[in-house]
Amino acid sequence: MVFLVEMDVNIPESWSEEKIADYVTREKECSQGWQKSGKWVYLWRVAGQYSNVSVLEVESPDELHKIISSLPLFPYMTINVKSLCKHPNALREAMI
Ligand SMILES: O=C(O)CC1=CCC(=O)O1
Repeated sequence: MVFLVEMDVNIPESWSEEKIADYVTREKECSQGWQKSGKWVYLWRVAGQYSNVSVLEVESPDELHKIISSLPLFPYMTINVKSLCKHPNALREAMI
């Protein structure tokens, strides 16, 4: 199953620079682990926003939730998920 996931990051204004740096470091370790597993296929920054757009290929919605909710910043993001399927007019196979 392929999912498009949009994440808008909302860091609380009360956080210190050290706390932000700690979360950002752990977020990187976590998402790169999932990327290395092959389940997190694409991770793009949305230009001009503290947001990302990702494509994940997973076995189930439960697995998608497990991955997304493992992110340290999970409680501080607004997350939108869309389930994707093949478009009948697509010229190219999905590259995943
Ligand atoms: O977009 C961000 O900075 C938040 C995030 C989600 C996964 C990741 O590596 O960073």
